[in-house]
Amino acid sequence: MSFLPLSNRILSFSSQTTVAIRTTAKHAQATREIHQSITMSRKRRASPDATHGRIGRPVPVEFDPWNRPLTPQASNAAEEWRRIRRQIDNVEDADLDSQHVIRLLTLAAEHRREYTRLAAGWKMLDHVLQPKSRTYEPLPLVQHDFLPEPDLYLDLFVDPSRNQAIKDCVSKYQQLKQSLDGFDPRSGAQWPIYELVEAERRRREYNSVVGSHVSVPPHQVPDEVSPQQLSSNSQEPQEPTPGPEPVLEERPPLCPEQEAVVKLAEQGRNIFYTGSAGCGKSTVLHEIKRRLKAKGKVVKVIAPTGLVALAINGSTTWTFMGWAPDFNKMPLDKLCGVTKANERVRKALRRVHTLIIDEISMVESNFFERMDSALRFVRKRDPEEDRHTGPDPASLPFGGIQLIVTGDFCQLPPIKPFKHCVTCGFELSTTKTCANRACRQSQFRLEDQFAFSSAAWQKCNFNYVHLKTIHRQRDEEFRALLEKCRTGIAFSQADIEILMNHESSTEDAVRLMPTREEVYETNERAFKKLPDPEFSYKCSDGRHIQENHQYLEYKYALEQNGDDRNHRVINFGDDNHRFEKVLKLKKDMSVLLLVNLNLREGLCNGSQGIIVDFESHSVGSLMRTLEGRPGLTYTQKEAIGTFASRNLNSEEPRMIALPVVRFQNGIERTILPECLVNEVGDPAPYSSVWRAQIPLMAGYALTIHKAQGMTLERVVINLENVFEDKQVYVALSRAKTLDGLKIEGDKESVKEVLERALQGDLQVQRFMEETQWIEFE
Ligand SMILES: Nc1ncnc2c1ncn2[C@@H]1O[C@H](COP(=O)(O)OP(=O)(O)OP(=O)(O)O)[C@@H](O)[C@H]1O
Repeated sequence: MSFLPLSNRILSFSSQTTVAIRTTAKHAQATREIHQSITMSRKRRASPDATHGRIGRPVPVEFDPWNRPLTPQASNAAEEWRRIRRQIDNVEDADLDSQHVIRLLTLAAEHRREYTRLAAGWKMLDHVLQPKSRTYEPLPLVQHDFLPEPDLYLDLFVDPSRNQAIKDCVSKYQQLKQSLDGFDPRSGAQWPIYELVEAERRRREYNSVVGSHVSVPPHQVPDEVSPQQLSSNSQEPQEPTPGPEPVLEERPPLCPEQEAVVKLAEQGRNIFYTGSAGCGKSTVLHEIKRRLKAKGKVVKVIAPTGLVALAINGSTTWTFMGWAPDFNKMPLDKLCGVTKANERVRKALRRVHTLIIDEISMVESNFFERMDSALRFVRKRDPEEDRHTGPDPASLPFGGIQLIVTGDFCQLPPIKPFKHCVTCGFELSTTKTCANRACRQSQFRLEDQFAFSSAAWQKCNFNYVHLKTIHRQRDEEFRALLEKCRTGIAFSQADIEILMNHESSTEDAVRLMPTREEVYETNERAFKKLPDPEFSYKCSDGRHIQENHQYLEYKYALEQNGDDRNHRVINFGDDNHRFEKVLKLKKDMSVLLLVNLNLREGLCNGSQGIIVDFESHSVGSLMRTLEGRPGLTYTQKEAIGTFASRNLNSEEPRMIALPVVRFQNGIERTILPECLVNEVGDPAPYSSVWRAQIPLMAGYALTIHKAQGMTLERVVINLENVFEDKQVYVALSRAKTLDGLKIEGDKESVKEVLERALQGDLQVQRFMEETQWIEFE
């Protein structure tokens, strides 16, 4: 790879890299343009008359995507670029004029036989080549469906006077990098400016957390550069009216018993904490993570399913261990060996201080056991790497990692447990017997499916905490019924009567259903009945994969969404993401809020409401509003900007229609787009993947699985098709009050389902009874 000066920036270019152009453009036109150029050059190559591999052959360009001549600075930059290209590639006739760098890059890529890897990522850094644009309104990152993510950005900073903020920022960043770890221009040159700033912010956070020896003088650290700064000569009149209120994800203050759990975690104890649905397990989890990270601990949060993992900004148990589903078939010793042999996984596992496992009820005991064995094996003391004394981690449960486990064994159990023998990996028969004669492990009993039945669990020496205060429900009668359902105490006839026949006000309630098909049909049917026009919002997905996380390239690939060539999304696995890929909204539609907007006002994840209107907001005012949103990173702002530009309802002026929702508590809010970022990969600094979308979903129906973790004001439950008895408790416990709950369906069959659900797990009951819970004052 070579590094070449261009204009005021350092650029990198190589036949090994994919190429992106990041500059301003009428992006859609320009994208078509480059696509066309590439297609044509491919055709030429395929033709017998073609001059194979010849460089600089002019590619017909029918229109100028920018519709205006380049500024003198741009021409200079282009000229320089051409000179460089000539130097490198001996280009004869790269006829570079105002027909642009696009063509040159296309040709360059062609010459290098790179065009199949050529990525065109169009990003607007405001104002460059667009004198008329006065506000920061990033254009969508449009990428060709046949191309991977770019790993090289070409920036044309054509007007230094107008780009002073950017230049300052870059130079500060470069100074800082130099002072940190020796200057490597690649890292600076390849990242878009926002990523630089964001990376720096993270680095600062990270350094302060891990107590790095590197101290960064504050004046060298680029402060976040506001989009307005980037368009310092913005002349768009400031709108007198403020934009809609910013969204801020909130968490409630902890109650004393919750605080006590966090304190135990801070003391480094292994903890299992549980409690009924709604006692704040997830709330505590987030707080533990936050506080331990602040102490410089490497904290990993994992969950058995992708859905939960995304919700807690963690990874799945599988990903954490570096295991694929097929690994189930491996004998234990081989599994340990394979885990250790994976350099990336090995390093990541050896680095962890604290592991938090959520939804432990869904982790099969065999899996828990195999995790323990593999972690002990991988973390075994290596005299070359470990200088500290003390017991060998291999002799400690989970290799000496502080283990914090949470969930509720009365909620959903492992999915299809005991498919394989824990020791030899042989597939178990329907009677859960291991057919491998050489294996001493013979029989598995369904009642041993939960993690607490494993030998590893017994060795963990947990501090057991049972949270008692339920925050979701306040009504005592309802709490008592739920507790019966949770612990398997039989409902009396009177209880069933209360559940089935109580007074309820569930108009506009969401329906919880066991299967996705039912949910889809219900939502579609209700949506189609609404007479008003439809507003459709395409999500904006993005990712930043660190250089050393190349294994994530494939996993989080941006792929074409359905037939829509211009919409690229990340597959978060089986539609697991909280936010829709394409959200369709209409006036009078019933919706659910998917973020904590304002807890004091009761607007939280799961709040229900009706869309009463759509308001047109200028993208400029939206972006200015985001400026005031605390904690929002540049990546998020940029993604939201991209989202807004992708979903304009008028081009000139650039406006987006935002839904106004009246929530069931009477509060009305304009709902702004939100961007959820997930940190992925190891080691730090982490890669990230994100999705920006309006944080709403159709509120007519949702699956019980998806409702897990939600608090619902009004809910109608259809229990007729439950395929897992514990879905009953999960579904019932989403409601806040009896008044907001209605159970639908044929009375006799529902009664049967309720009774069956109550049979509960004797093992769980025994475990809960026999455990010595810590009592707090
Ligand atoms: N200390 C608290 N004060 C007020 N509200 C709280 C407190 N702790 C949690 N909550 C609220 O109670 C609701 C349930 O909390 P949370 O989701 O953390 O419970 P959970 O035990 O994880 O529930 P589930 O088992 O159903 O997933 C949330 O709306 C949360 O904001």
